[in-house]
Amino acid sequence: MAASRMAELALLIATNTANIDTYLASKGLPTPSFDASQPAHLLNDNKLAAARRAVLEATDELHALMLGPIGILTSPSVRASRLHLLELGAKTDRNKWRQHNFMISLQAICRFGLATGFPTGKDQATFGEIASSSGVCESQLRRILRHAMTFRIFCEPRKGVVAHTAASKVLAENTLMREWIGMVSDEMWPAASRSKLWPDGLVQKSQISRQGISRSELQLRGTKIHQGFNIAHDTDKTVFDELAKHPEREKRYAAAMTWFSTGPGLEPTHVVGGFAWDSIGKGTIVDIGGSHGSVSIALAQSFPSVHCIVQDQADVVKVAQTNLSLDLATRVAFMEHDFFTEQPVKGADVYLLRWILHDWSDAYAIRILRALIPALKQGSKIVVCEHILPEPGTVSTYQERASR
Ligand SMILES: C[S@@+](CC[C@H](N)C(=O)[O-])C[C@H]1O[C@@H](n2cnc3c(N)ncnc32)[C@H](O)[C@@H]1O
Repeated sequence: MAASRMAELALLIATNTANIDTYLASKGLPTPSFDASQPAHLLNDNKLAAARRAVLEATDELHALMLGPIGILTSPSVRASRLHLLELGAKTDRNKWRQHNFMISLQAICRFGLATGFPTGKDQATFGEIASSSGVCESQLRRILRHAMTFRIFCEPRKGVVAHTAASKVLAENTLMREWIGMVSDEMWPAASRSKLWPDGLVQKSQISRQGISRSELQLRGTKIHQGFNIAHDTDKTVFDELAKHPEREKRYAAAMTWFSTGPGLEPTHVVGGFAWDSIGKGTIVDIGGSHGSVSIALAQSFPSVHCIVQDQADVVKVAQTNLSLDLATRVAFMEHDFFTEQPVKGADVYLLRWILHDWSDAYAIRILRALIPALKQGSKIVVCEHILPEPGTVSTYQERASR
């Protein structure tokens, strides 16, 4: 039986790593490590260039194979890893860092519907065909898609002809996933790129130049709110207030959350199994900031006696209500409520906060919790569902990176 691509790659990595090892040992040089004593240019020897490139390329491909199509589309580490490949071929420092643009092609694919831009019924299309169906100029489209192809999103089986890879096919077929990528690339990526470390509370003038904050940014964040999001999206509102002003963006955010909840370890089943919900009998659960209700729906399906009230912003609950199946309509209700104001549902058995507090700094989190106090009866529970950061060094760096 012919070796699989995975096995070929593993062999390439093993062979070339051994060659590098032998060469370094023969020169009396140290083996690569992350130690501060490691010489910065240890592997820059021309004699190592071919083996080093082979290892980097093979590990990149194997890594992408292990991620699978969804991992390729969602893993920032895949993109970051490209930096190293470029460094190898870099002639100037400028070349080295051109991977700052890694999200551009993915953003364009979602924004212009390129993954769904093939003529109906065809699984291949020319750049020109996709350009005319998406309304993007052909030369830009070609550049964008060829950039995406370097991440194994689309391929070019013949010059000028575009076909799906597993990753682009997922994008074409999964609407919620497209909403997630669109939301990440349009909302979160620009915000992340503008994030800075701010001193606690208000920025002191003396710290402005040290932190490289421009005058216009300073004017913008002349308010209490000064997150990357405010600068990137030119607003002094919080993320959710800003989204509420733009129903399409708010709807996309909610759809993205629904997709996110399908990821391994993030499914509502963990909430279902993580608390003794049957102990409340016919009681009431208030799902605060419950978005389109994926958690409440899972709870109502698993515990036929409980009643759930999903609270969220006005437009979010409006959309969610219309999508609720009839069989759950008597036990899952949606309610507009701003969680910074007093909780209107008094005496519920559980007030659930899944992935709410993590969006807010402590001062806001305290306000959200305080707003519950007037509603609590003896024995009411507040269930908080959040990712707990591992202690440094207790899990692999790879795992820890995602958490941090
Ligand atoms: C990270 S999402 C979590 C959604 C849901 N709990 C889940 O686990 O999938 C945060 C939610 O809080 C909602 N939200 C933000 N500000 C709010 C406010 N002031 N009052 C009520 N809901 C709010 C958002 O609309 C969004 O649905």
